[in-house]
Amino acid sequence: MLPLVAGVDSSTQSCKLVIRDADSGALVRQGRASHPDGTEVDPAAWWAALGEAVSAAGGLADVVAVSVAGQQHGMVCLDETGEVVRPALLWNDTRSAGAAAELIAEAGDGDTGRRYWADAVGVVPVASITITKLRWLARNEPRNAARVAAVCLPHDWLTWRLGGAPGLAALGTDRSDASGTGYWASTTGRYRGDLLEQAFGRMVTVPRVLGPVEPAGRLDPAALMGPPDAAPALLGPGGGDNAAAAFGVGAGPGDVVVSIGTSGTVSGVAEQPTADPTGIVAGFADVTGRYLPLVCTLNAARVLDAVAALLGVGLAELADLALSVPPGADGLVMVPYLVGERTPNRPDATGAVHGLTPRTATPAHLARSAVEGMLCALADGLDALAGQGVAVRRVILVGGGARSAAVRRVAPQVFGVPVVTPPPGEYVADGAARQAAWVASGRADPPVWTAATTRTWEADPVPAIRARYAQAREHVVDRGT
Ligand SMILES: Nc1ncnc2c1ncn2[C@@H]1O[C@H](COP(=O)(O)OP(=O)(O)O)[C@@H](O)[C@H]1O
Ligand SMILES: O=C(CO)[C@@H](O)[C@H](O)COP(=O)(O)O
Repeated sequence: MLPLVAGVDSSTQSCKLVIRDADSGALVRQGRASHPDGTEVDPAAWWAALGEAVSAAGGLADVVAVSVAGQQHGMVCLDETGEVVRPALLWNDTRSAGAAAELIAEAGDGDTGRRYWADAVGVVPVASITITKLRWLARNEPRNAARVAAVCLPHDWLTWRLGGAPGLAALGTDRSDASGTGYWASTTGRYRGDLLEQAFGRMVTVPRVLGPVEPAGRLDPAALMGPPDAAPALLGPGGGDNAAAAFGVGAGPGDVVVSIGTSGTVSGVAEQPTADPTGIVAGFADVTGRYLPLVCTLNAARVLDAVAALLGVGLAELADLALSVPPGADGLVMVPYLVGERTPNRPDATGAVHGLTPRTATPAHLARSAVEGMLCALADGLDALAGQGVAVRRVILVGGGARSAAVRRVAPQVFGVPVVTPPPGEYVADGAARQAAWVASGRADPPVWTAATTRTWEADPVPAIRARYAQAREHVVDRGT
């Protein structure tokens, strides 16, 4: 029998699992299950969804290794017995925006504070970053805070559960996810316990940071439907979802991966760490021992979901409508800050539509403005990444939103570089599966899997789209209380 490996993507909206041939990477089976909505979620729901996805994929009895990738930054607090203290605050929960501002101010006024954090841990705190959530918990829920014995991230917790939850000392994570906490420095490969203590008031247990091919343990047959007689599969270190996607699509020099999921992300693999004091580019690590400078927006695929719902159409029809009007939507511009924004740091902002005239007041213009506005926010991220020295020769487009025909056609007009789409698939889960195969192989280099046939989308850049967006994005109002 061929050796099989499993990769998991426990993302914001769902859990996806792929089982692939360890040597060729051929897809053998897959499964998925939904996650609940909301920006705070009981991790038990992720565990239940993983169980459902595993069942749908026919179980894990025949796999030799499993790796879990997941949404970054979510704060999973555990008490001394390993029980979850409160629902996890997710990366897109903005309640800790004030805590982020406090932490920056404590490090120095304005630019000094931001520079301090960028140099210390590669990121300037915003509400998404785990350390700000710890500060929020300490200030707002002292009883829960007092119970916290350990803090970890979604992928760490799921991997630990797959290993049978063998005590807090067994918690593990990897460089890519550790680099999104705000208390681990990718430059030194060490925790900054002093920063965690400053934010939370005391030190707690944090997961051991595993190397790129260092096993996190073995699958506990009792944990999840593995038959007790099967040789227990190895557990890979896993990773943050964006780092897993970059590994899954095999991004190389000059490739920038743009993911359009719940979040919009723009990232590229780099040989050296970055430290951007503006906070726009997060200096994350990747899953191979290198780095993954990344820009993240809070408003991506769900902008299209919201506008499709508003217009009472499906996503395919929304794409048709968007493509039925010219680039620039005759001047209609959407600033897509529906849930507040992280890049730029406007946690309380709302969305806006500018340029309404009798001509542009049509469903098609609104559809086009949603696609263009969402992509313009990502194009700003592309510029910021280039500003950090990342080469941008082409964009590899992934995530649920990459399935939209309108997104594919408009993206090269807005980004100004060719856009490549692999066939629709689960590239985060694939990256996790490739890591699992690497861990199982015991080799120095990752397996080279057969590359999927890609399609390239090219179009003349339309700079006017971004110019008008740049004018519009300054004009939004904050949420009312
Ligand atoms: N054809 C499509 N057009 C536009 N959006 C799509 C399409 N198919 C899926 N999506 C969107 O993709 C999103 C889910 O993408 P995914 O990358 O799985 O998100 P996440 O990783 O954040 O859970 C949903 O908001 C869904 O509506
Ligand atoms: O916060 C970030 C990256 O910094 C997000 O990219 C999350 O990692 C969630 O990803 P999706 O579930 O939207 O793919």
